[in-house]
Amino acid sequence: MRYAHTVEQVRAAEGALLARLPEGALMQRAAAGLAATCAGLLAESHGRVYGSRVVLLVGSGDNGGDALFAGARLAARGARVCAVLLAPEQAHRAGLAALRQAGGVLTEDQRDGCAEIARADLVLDGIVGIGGRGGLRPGALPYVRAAAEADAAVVAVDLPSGVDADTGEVSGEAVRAAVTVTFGTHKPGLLVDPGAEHAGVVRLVPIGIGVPPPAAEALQHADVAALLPRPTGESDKYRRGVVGVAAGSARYPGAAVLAVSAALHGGAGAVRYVGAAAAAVVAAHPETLVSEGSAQGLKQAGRVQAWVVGPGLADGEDAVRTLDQALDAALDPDVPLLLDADALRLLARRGPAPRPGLLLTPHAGEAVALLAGAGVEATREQVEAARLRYARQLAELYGCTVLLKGSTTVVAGPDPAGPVRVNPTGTPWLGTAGSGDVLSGLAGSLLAAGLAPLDAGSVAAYLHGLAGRTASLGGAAAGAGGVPAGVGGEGPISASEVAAALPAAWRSVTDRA
Ligand SMILES: NC(=O)C1=CN([C@@H]2O[C@H](COP(=O)(O)OP(=O)(O)OC[C@H]3O[C@@H](n4cnc5c(N)ncnc54)[C@H](OP(=O)(O)O)[C@@H]3O)[C@@H](O)[C@H]2O)[C@@H](O)CC1
Ligand SMILES: [K+]
Repeated sequence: MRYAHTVEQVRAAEGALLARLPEGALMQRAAAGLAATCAGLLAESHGRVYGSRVVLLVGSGDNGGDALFAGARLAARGARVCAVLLAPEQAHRAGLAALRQAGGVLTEDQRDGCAEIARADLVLDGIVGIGGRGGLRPGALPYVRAAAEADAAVVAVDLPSGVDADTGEVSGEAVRAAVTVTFGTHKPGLLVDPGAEHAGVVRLVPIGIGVPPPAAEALQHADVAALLPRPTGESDKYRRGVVGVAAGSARYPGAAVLAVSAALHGGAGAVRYVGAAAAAVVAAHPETLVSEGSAQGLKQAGRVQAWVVGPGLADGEDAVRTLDQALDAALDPDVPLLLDADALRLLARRGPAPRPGLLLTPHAGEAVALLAGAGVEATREQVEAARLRYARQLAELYGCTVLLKGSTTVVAGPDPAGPVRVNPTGTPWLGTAGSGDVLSGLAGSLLAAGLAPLDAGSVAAYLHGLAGRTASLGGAAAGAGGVPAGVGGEGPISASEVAAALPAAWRSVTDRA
């Protein structure tokens, strides 16, 4: 698991350690790790550290101090290091002295600074770290833009300047890094878009701080493998879990086919289907149980260990009746219930209806409707820009687990003190019609197999992201979690291909565990 902590948590942990250590010791640990990463990158790009050109963007706090001490270490190995001081009067004194002593040079002239950046092999962003408030200030913009245009690899110190450490929000422009070297623990803003996209590959340098329970966490392969259900010799279909899918309509039969397809690949023992697209579902997946009397509703469908309600239901009378049955105690309240797509828009009209085992899986547009249903106004853009905040708020308002789909999918449980799960897998190619139906079928299957809503949602998002990458790479096995999406070799995919790639994604996780 990757754990992330808020600035407040990091400050508290740092304070306890600082009292016990000699002055500057933590910064030296941070700078040593930072310099080692930079040296590795220079060796890859330039062949060696000696003679390479390094520019340090140095702000007014300790983030700039880290950059200066790391720069001094690189200068001592023969790199030509130039520090660009954004706030010369406040720049870290000891760091400046160390850099000068190692042969580095300083400038505060904007034109010189930009010219140095244009010919650099590496740029270190030490403008601002966890002490940053608001977006980048105007004085930093010319340098940040020059770095974006240069060939140099940009390494962010602790986090890319301009990204909010706690939320990943970016107001205005922010540094775009190839690599972020972060200290002590991950920050939530490094795991969730838009911050994650600015951070590039994130490397953690342990500096010995002890941290409390995390504010956010991201599953890795081993965590997912441990959570995935495994049938035993004793398992029959009921022990493995039967998932009920109430989805599709005469207008949208495909949503039902996709949700059932993913549910069949999600580890449950069987899938029961209820709805108006039975013929299409059975034609595509003859193993689906379409029970007699299904037209009368969910209760008559037979024994089910979790329900998925919503994809392609449309908003007619049937859809309203189906949601009413799902929520109004027609179902055993102990049976987990996943609501997606049309069911979410209908739920938004009713407002919060807390129920045990409830998992909502909105995208940003559906989240806006749900927020409005609980009396909170927000735009789609606001939700996209502050995913952690809105996922938490929805979970609290609706008293349930909320999986907010999007560029970074996040899953928040109803306990505001619990960590939010942030999904590290995926590809922008997953933003395709029907992709959400696959995710909800898969998550429903995992609920039926006995996973708690937070686990079912986050494991489903993880596998769905891996399957999306596998499909977009043309079937080649996708990399491990944490690899940034959108790298070369990927191409367009359909939701059917994502569903078909789920078994390969599953195996890639369990094979490596
Ligand atoms: N935690 C740890 O254990 C360790 C932490 N370490 C390092 O320390 C870093 C935190 O250092 P920090 O506290 O000095 O804050 P930092 O991020 O440098 O910025 C604060 C300064 O910036 C200014 N400023 C504010 N907003 C701004 C903006 N938008 N744009 C521009 N400037 C802005 C603000 O001044 P202001 O102008 O507002 O008066 C203030 O002076 C941390 O990220 C890590 O790198 C490691 O060395 C070792 C272990
Ligand atoms: K930074």
